[in-house]
Amino acid sequence: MPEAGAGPDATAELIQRALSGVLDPEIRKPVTELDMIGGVEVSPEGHATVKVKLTIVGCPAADRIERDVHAAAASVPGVSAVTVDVSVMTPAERAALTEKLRGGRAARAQQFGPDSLTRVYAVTSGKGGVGKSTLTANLAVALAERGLRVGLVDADVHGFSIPGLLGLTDADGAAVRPTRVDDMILPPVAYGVKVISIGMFVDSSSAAVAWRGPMLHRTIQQFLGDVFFGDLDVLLLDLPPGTGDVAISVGQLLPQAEVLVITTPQPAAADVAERSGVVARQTGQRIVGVIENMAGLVQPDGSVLELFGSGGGAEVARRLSAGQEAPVPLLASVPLSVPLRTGGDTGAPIVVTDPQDPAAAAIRAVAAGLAVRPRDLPRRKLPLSTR
Ligand SMILES: Nc1ncnc2c1ncn2[C@@H]1O[C@H](COP(=O)(O)OP(=O)(O)OP(=O)(O)O)[C@@H](O)[C@H]1O
Repeated sequence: MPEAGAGPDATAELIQRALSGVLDPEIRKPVTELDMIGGVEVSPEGHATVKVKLTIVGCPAADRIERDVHAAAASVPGVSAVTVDVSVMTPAERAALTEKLRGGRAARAQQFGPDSLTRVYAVTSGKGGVGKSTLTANLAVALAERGLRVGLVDADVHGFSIPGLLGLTDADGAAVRPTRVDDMILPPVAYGVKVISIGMFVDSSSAAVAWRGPMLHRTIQQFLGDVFFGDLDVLLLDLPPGTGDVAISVGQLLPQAEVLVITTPQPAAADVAERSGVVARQTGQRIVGVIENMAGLVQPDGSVLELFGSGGGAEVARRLSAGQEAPVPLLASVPLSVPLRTGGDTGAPIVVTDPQDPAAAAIRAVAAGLAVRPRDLPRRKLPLSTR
């Protein structure tokens, strides 16, 4: 029964207020702000009926939204029973929602233009297999753990491993499919990170993507235009290794992106790693630092096994610093780590599951440094007039 003094209208208002704490798990905004609540009615006996309008038929988040709405309404004092009446938005309602989410931005327009306040980091490496994707995934999660709003674009066309690293796969190992609301793509969320990957658009996890440059360029463009990231503090891009078409497209589409170069301690890898940094610079991007991965592993007897030698990270940083005003720093040396590898295999990033592991600690330290970097304003045009 409603509390003494709280009539059905007052109870309905309290329910509305409680519903503002229910987030759409994909869009990450309150359902009340997304116009997903079609109405709340409360009978004199305290039976609440909440009308919920989902964005699309078969919305994968439907069960969760229904459950959360039910729980929020039931938590209001005076509510004796709850019915959640689920329907789907009309095309006009959906169009109004996508327009609202774009916040005035034209359909398909780039979200991370030069005036965007999002810091963009493109993660690159000279050669494959140096742990670029593993580090990128863990770095993204570590940044999200610090309370930042983080997006991650897996643009590694030949080795799209980010969905697997973050557990965004089905029982067969295939990447989950993002929800589409008209021409807007909602990125799946893992560990607080909004993720989009080329792997989410191919038929199987083993599919080979043999696309030429223009197709890759359009795909990156679509990721930056059609995927609803909302306001982000940080966007990370996992680039394919080397200096190919994707790196050039990202350089053109996101000239304000800063670049993180991943290399191993192997001195012989320094040349190729340096080249990937130099290409980024040619497209106007700044190199924020080098991360050395697969550094020495401490053995039970205290000795260090340097499987891949040592010094490669410092060498790449030294070479990339040559002729620059500000030296390029070596941001971290991430040791070889069995938990880092197994966490990647099982889709459970060690920055969450095993934060004390030395590799996790090194990655978290990089995240701590990146999280507090002031935004670079010089590249952005300030609306100043001298007249
Ligand atoms: N520090 C580390 N210790 C142990 N294993 C690691 C470490 N870093 C990465 N690995 C493992 O090395 C392999 C390659 O890593 P990953 O796929 O992240 O590399 P990559 O540079 O992104 O490769 P590519 O770009 O060619 O797809 C994976 O099996 C990963 O688990």
